[in-house]
Amino acid sequence: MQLRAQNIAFRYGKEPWLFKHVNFTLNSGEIVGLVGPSGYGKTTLCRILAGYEEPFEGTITLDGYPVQKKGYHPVQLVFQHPEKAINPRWKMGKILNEGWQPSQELLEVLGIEQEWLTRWPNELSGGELQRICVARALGPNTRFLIADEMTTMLDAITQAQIWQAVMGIAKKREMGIVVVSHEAKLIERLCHRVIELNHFN
Ligand SMILES: Nc1ncnc2c1ncn2[C@@H]1O[C@H](COP(=O)(O)OP(=O)(O)OP(=O)(O)O)[C@@H](O)[C@H]1O
Repeated sequence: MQLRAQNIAFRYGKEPWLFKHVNFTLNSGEIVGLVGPSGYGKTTLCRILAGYEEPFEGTITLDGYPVQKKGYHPVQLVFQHPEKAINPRWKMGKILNEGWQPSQELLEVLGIEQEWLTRWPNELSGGELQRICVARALGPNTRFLIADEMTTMLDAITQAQIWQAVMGIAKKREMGIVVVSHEAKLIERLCHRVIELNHFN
């Protein structure tokens, strides 16, 4: 499967263009870094890829077709702040099973403990919450994962555990991943190649 961004341009309201002419292709199984200075629009581009935002120009396609607006989105986004990605009034079990029901095996690979699922979000650490958000994003129909500073807030051990789990799953399922990070070493270690987001590319 191929995820393709063609001639993408975006700006917020009447603000100047954030980026224009963004073009890239991501194949199943590929791990690609997305880098660029702060404020150049990496998060915005991630949101466009995952269908949360419409580009002003250009198209996002999967195997040549626009992504269906209804149903489970095959491009899933996990971003830096798990506490902003969840409903604080839902218990963790409901949050985890929002889009699909992760297997016990997946929970174990991601180090998710059963006991967490009966708690409220504010009763979990950032790392524990992020593990749940990652599991939630890894439904069987996820073809591409967009990891926008996914482990930036976490300690080195938690970061390594989450990435090891995600990379193992990606390999097994031939999932493509976009890794957004300011950590050059992480990008170097994980990615097959790197896309640089420049103004107007
Ligand atoms: N909802 C919004 N409305 C208006 N401007 C926004 C909005 N969201 C982001 N911006 C602006 O758009 C620009 C790009 O933001 P974005 O978060 O996409 O950049 P980024 O490259 O991911 O930055 P960082 O590396 O710091 O996370 C910034 O100048 C930001 O202030």
